[in-house]
Parts: sequence; C-alpha cells; structure tokens
Amino acid sequence: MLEADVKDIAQRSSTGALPQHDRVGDLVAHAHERYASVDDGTVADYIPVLAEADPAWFGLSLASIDGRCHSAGDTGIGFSIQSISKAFVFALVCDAIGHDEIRRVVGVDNTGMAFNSVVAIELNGGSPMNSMVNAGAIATTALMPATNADERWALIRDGLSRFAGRPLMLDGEVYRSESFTNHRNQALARLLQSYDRLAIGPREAVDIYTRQCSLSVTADDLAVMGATLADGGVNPITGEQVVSAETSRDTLALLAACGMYERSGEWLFEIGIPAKSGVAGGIVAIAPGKGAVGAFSPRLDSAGNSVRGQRACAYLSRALGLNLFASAPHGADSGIDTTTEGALR
Ligand SMILES: NC(=O)CC[C@H](N)C(=O)O
Repeated sequence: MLEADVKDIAQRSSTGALPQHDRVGDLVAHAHERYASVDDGTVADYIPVLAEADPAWFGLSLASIDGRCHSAGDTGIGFSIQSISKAFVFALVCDAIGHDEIRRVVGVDNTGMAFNSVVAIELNGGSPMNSMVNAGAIATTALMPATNADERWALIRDGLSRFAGRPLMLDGEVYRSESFTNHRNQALARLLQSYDRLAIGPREAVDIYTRQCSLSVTADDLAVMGATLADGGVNPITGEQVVSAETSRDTLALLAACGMYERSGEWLFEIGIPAKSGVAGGIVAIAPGKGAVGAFSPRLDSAGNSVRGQRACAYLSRALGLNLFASAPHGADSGIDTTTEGALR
C-alpha cells in the first residue's frame, strides 16, 4: 500500500507542505526498512578511526519546519559530522561577511573533481572554487571573523550547536586520528597560502577545520540542522534565528551546486533537493519550506557519499514530493510521473 501511494503523493505535493505527520512517519520507517539490507559501498579508512564504524549502522530522521521529528533505526548513534560541517560553517561565515564577499573570495562553482583535489586549485588559478570541497572549506573557516584561534573555534562550535539546538561535542578520538593523518589538507592549505588565498595561517586554519569535522552528531541532529536552513534560518525546535533567511537561501543554492561534490549533478537529477554528505556516512538533504532528512550509514560510494543514505533520500524525495524541479501542468489533476525509476531507487 505504501508503494502504491507513493506515486500519488509525488504527483500532488512537489510544492506546498509535507503530507500529514503520521504519514511522514510511516514513510520514514518504510524507507529505513527498504534499504537496511543494501550492502554496497565501503567504510572510509583514510582517517584511521573511521574504519572502526559498524557497516550495519543505519539511521534515518526527518525534521519538519514545525518542529516534528520522525526517526527510524540508529538515529541516536553519534558519528563525526565531517564534511557536513562545511555547509553550516559556510552559513555562519556568509552571514558574518556577506553574500558578495564569500562569492568573491572563495567562489560558488563546482570543481567537478574529488573533495580533496589538489589539482583543482592549480587548474583554477589558485581559487578553491567553493566552500564544499576541502580547500574551499579550509579557506571559509579562515574567514570566520575572530581575534584569535580560540575565539574562532568557539564561534564555529557554538554556531553549529545552535543549528542542532543542543551543545555539540568534539569527538577527541576522531580529532586526534585526523590530526595525525591530514597531510593532504595541510598541503591544500599551504597551496592556498602560496596564492594568498588564506586569511589566517595554514596550521590554524587546518586545525580548526579538523575540529569542526570532528564534532559528534546524530541523524536526528542532522535533520534539525537541515530543517533550520529549510525554515529561513530559524531552528524549528528552539525557535532561534541562527542565520538570516538570505543566508539560508545562499547556503541551499551552494549545496545544490556543490554539496555532493562531483556527483552533485547526478544527485539533483535523481533527488532534486540540496544536500551535503560527510565521509563518516552522514547526509543532510533539505527541502526548503518543508524540512530536512538526516541519514547515517557508513558504507560510501567512490565519491564519499553514503550509499544507503542516498537511496533513502531518493525514496523520501519521491514519496514526499520534495523534488524542487517537479511541477504539474496548470489546472491538471496530476503532472509528470515523478516516480520514474532512476539510478538510485
Ligand atoms: N568528505 C569529507 O567528509 C571529508 C572530511 C574530512 N575531514 C577530510 O578533510 O578529508
């Protein structure tokens, strides 16, 4: 019955509100069940401690802009936020320095290359290109206005905590593991410095970036953090305006273009909403004006995106009518078939 209903909902609600809450809860539970046995992909091991993750972990959560949360599976397990921090640090920095400045200094275009590419900088005249790849994220962290490293870190940690609606803690084991092995990020920062593209020293920039990546979150946290961006910058649980509505809009535009790295086009084609992934297995996918999905499962594809997380987001986008590009002909009962099978179903 759920399967049959999906098509109807997808055709009716590609704009407007989410379906009724009990219906959303059923679909979140169904999506979890549907993909829990998928075992494609591999757990990241280039940061040694990440290899200890249980590949079976799978949590799925959806937070709506009216503050309701629906969870299935391992939504209480903590994992490091990794690259998903880039989205929220971008929002904080964009809010602080402005739309024009972040565009001028970092950029907002996809590199078409891997998240840790060195050659992307060289091919683009020293520009890190966007805040969602490692080079651009390190440059963005360096732009957080502060008088010293402690203050800069406190602003980032507290800012991300306001998105989550609770204090986020550093996972010391992840921080140490990544600090001992992040030679490539050190190289990226030095290269940016050589092009005069780093606002602070490379050691400090990489250290704070490594800390932000080591913050521990749950799938529930990711859903609330994403729902804050879906709600014009207001956290739907705490009611706090964390960033402006304009910054939320800019952040979602950047996520649509660059959030899933070189697979961002494929993601938009299949799923149709802005999203960000991290190598610990998290994904946040955001439906503006509706809410956000937080997914966690450690097996990744070759671009570093959680396999089960992507499949579950594809299903929920279809089932809940989240795709931003879907429309029905004016005056018609139903429009294009947004349920067409795609690569991520
Ligand atoms: N894609 C990711 O999540 C990468 C983040 C990780 N901290 C790194 O710098 O490599």
